[in-house]
Amino acid sequence: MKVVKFGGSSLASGAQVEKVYHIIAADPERKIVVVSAPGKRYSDDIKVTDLLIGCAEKYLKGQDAHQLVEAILSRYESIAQELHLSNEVIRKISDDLLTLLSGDKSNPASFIEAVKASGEDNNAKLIAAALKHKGLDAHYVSPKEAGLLVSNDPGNARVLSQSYERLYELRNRPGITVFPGFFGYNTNGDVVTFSRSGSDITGSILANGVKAELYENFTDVDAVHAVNPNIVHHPKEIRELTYREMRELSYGGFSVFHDEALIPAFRAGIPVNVKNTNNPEAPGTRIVSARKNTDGPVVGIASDDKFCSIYVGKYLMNREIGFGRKILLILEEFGLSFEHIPSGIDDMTVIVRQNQMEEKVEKKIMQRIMADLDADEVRVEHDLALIMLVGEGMRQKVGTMARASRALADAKINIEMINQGSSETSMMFSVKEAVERKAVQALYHEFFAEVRV
Ligand SMILES: Nc1ncnc2c1ncn2[C@@H]1O[C@H](COP(=O)(O)OP(=O)(O)O)[C@@H](O)[C@H]1O
Ligand SMILES: N[C@@H](CC(=O)OP(=O)(O)O)C(=O)O
Repeated sequence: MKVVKFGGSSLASGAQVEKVYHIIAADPERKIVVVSAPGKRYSDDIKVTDLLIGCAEKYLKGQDAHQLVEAILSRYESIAQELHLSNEVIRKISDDLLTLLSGDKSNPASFIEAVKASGEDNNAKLIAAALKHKGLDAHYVSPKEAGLLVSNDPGNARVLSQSYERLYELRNRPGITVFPGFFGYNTNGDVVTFSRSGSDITGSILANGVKAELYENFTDVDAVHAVNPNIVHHPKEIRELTYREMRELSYGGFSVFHDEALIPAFRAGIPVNVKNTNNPEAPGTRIVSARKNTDGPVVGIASDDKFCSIYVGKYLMNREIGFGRKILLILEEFGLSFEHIPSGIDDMTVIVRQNQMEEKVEKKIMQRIMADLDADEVRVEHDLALIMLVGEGMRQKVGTMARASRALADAKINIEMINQGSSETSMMFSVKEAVERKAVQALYHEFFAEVRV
């Protein structure tokens, strides 16, 4: 049995859904189908999920949202029309959405969650109807009915382990199960969503739950590339990656596969195959437990922006017991999570995501660190990008760091900070956002090929 997930780009129009049908029909093992909400049809199109969020916010403020409602419904309508489906399914989607929008708003966060998740929920109903119309024995199944229980963290849910036993029962369902991605239910029975792009996570959870032989993740590129194709044209395609490599690359900015989505598949030892809906014959990228390393030290280069660093310097910091704990405690009090903490003998730098640091918060944190730790210097550096070089091969290969820093130096790029985890599967460079692209291109050139930009 295979679990297949189709992303928003694979379900953005009737023509795309037609391709999805052919992919499912081509392999009887593709029994569980996880779907996202309709995504972008062209680069400046708006995803249904974003329309829904905008719509929910307007409703909460009591503003007129009829244009957004029409835009959302027209996305489903045009898919249904292209596929010659009956009006009944669209009427049902329309009724459900309008009932939801006019429903209880006493808890605004729960309201937004339910509206957001309706994008996938309604699409699963639509896709099930489309597959049925084309002759497949397809059925919509709700995450509630299937027992997908999650923690109560809106927009950041985690699966609860007791879900897995219930999800195993999906194996026994007849025909093809069409399951909405992106959300589950808390133990009170309310909708809670995963983080954005979280349908990948649902697919991985179901693959674990039903003990699938394979989790196929269909998207709009032939493979995971060694670098974001929006930064380097036609970069090398990666045929095989380990879970650890993919996890680091996803975290580092490879938006093609969600960084939280590997854990459930990894725990059950289920291989993941990233494939292209528009070219299903292409082999795609396989993500597995171990691979023979024939590719050199670096398998991929990821980058992400909008970070800032909090630098704290104090002479003889290394002798002071509890120094690091006190800094982290201050961040915890302000509700900040941190990403990395590179340190020297007299200084420590904490890297955080910039969206957590409003100006006022930043000022207060700096004052607190100065006062509580009697620091010599506290400095915040904004607009940083983090670049991750990833590859299990690095462990055996001497000189990778030297090659990377030489490549950046030759491109006249100043490295703000370097960090290498003890796993030696990745190394991280921080540079100013303004030179992020140039830095990634220089590194790609060094480790892979001539850059064609
Ligand atoms: N290293 C990479 N390899 C392939 N695609 C990447 C990479 N980094 C970023 N991407 C982007 O990820 C996109 C696919 O992810 P996404 O838009 O979330 O797909 P879906 O709609 O299928 O969920 C690609 O179109 C590509 O622009
Ligand atoms: N629709 C949700 C969940 C998702 O996974 O979407 P996509 O497959 O289009 O990345 C989002 O936009 O976040």
